[in-house]
Amino acid sequence: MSAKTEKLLSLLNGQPVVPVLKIANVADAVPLARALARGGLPAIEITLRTADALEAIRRVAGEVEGAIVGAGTILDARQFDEAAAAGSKFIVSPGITNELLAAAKDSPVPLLPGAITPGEIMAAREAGLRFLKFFPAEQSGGIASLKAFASPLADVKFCPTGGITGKNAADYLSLPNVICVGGSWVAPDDMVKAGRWDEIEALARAASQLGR
Ligand SMILES: O=C(O)C(=O)C[C@H](O)[C@H](O)COP(=O)(O)O
Repeated sequence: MSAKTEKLLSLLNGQPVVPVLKIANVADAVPLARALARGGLPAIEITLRTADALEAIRRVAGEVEGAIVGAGTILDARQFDEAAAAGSKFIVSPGITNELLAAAKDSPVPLLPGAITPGEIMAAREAGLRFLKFFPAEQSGGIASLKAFASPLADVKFCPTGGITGKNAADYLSLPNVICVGGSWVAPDDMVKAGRWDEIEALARAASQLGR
């Protein structure tokens, strides 16, 4: 396992669920990250799908003690560099490209790229990666696919993301080649919009116990 993969795993520190967040209003970022951390999910992924995402990452990195903020939906090298400069501790992408792999190689910030086919997984392996996002998980064969990878691609571990909820997360987490899952269910848009931080903390607390 490469030093950067080890760094990423130590950042996640056994956390079974990584919240995937879409921050529509930058003022929500800090209270949301605090609620998730209080609930036992300090490692979070803020997706670059909103205009305020980089500022949200900056604020969480600067203001929320104990939070481990990563950036998600990173599509190219420019976004990789911007997200790293904003204070992201790790970078998540939906897929894998040569440009992203090159950006990651030049950076101390670890990359968790998405892969779905054996060929993509093998390309990531050739680049030295042994821990990948399996995206979109439910839509791409889910648990059955991951079980099928376990033997031929035995040294690769996954963070399935996409369609994971409190109902199916424990089944994914029971697979030997799954380290954690990603999902948006712990921070529903309506709860974030209404500032229902206590309810989000409770969702996080339940998620933090999954697979244990
Ligand atoms: O943008 C990315 O990089 C993503 O990872 C997409 C996420 O996987 C989904 O937004 C989370 O999926 P759900 O939990 O099904 O809502």
